[in-house]
Amino acid sequence: MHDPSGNPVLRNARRIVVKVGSSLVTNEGRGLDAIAIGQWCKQLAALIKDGREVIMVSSGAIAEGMKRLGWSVRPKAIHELQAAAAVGQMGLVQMYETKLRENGIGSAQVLLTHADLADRERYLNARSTLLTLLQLGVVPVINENDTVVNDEIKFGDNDTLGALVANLVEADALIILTDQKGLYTADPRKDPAAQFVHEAKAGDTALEAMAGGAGSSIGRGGMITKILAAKRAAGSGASTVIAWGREPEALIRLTQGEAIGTLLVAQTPKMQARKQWMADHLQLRGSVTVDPGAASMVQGGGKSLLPIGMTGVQGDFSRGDVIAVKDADGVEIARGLANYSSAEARLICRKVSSEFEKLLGYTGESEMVHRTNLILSR
Ligand SMILES: Nc1ncnc2c1ncn2[C@@H]1O[C@H](COP(=O)(O)OP(=O)(O)O)[C@@H](O)[C@H]1O
Ligand SMILES: N[C@@H](CCC(=O)OP(=O)(O)O)C(=O)O
Repeated sequence: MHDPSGNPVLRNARRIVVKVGSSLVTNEGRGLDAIAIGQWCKQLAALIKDGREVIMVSSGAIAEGMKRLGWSVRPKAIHELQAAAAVGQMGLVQMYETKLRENGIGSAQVLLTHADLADRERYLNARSTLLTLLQLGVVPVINENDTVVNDEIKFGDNDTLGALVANLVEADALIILTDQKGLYTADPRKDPAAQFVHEAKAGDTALEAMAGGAGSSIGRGGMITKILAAKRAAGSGASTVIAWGREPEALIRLTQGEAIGTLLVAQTPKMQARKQWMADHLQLRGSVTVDPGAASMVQGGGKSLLPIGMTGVQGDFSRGDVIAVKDADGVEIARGLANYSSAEARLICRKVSSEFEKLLGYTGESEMVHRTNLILSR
């Protein structure tokens, strides 16, 4: 299956999530690795200049915080880990900000929890913010919001966070940079006979048997969380590459199609995956009826649904809920995530966006359902 001439998956990827682990970011816990972070930021800037959109998911807050607090042993108490993360996060984002700015690129700190992405409204808010940052050419630098999470809701590892972010923004690819060249048939730290895996199907359960836990005291998840992250990312159509973070120009070479690292290919195309995801995860909460002009824009034109085209609102729904879009005959033509609650939708029905502030008291999105959150029913 391995094609040494390169991989088109990464070459064609427009929206990419890059995840780097604690051991790489902090030089195995010795402190923030300014040179390595500088190298990744330089490459991120080059990818943006090449017309791609990139998000950085970076671990390292706890490891850096421990160093700053003078702790040589990782504490067991969750509140101490949270305190260390809060201290270390300062240095982490400062470093990304500096290095990206040196390359002419802006950055933004985004701290997320699992609960944020499970909540419909927060999910939509996080998605809108990230997509806006990408449009602005700014690199979101994401970490887990360690201050507010406890053991149960903690991601525990940022591989999962990277995959959830890839799902959230419907990335084309997730690149996980780590301290190994990729996946081996067994943990290479323990088994010198382990063979390198060049390419496999994301979600293939045979991979889970090959992957072990973290090999160092700094990293948390090990290879198993990376394999599971690839499976999760594939759920929204993103393929994953696991590669060595110190491989020179790894991000550039990958996006030029060079076959480095382990490629875990998503089996379902993005659009189909999104449709499936909506069907599996979300319950229909209500609907809006639209006039023939809006119906044809949505159906034929691939356009967003604007409130001006709505003729009625049915049911009781909140921002972030899934609603059906129905034509004048009451036939469902699409489903999507509502930007406004049913009460707000009733106020802005048939209105142009310049009137929203007067009617709602604030200016939100100009669309009722953005085209990227809209799936045609037929
Ligand atoms: N099958 C495998 N192939 C490669 N590495 C593996 C495998 N199983 C376990 N590992 C271990 O996973 C480690 C990487 O995970 P981790 O330490 O959590 O890194 P990170 O901080 O980058 O997330 C490697 O150093 C390696 O020891
Ligand atoms: N939020 C934590 C990351 C958790 C973690 O250890 O992740 P990873 O090193 O990617 O396995 C931190 O910044 O320290």
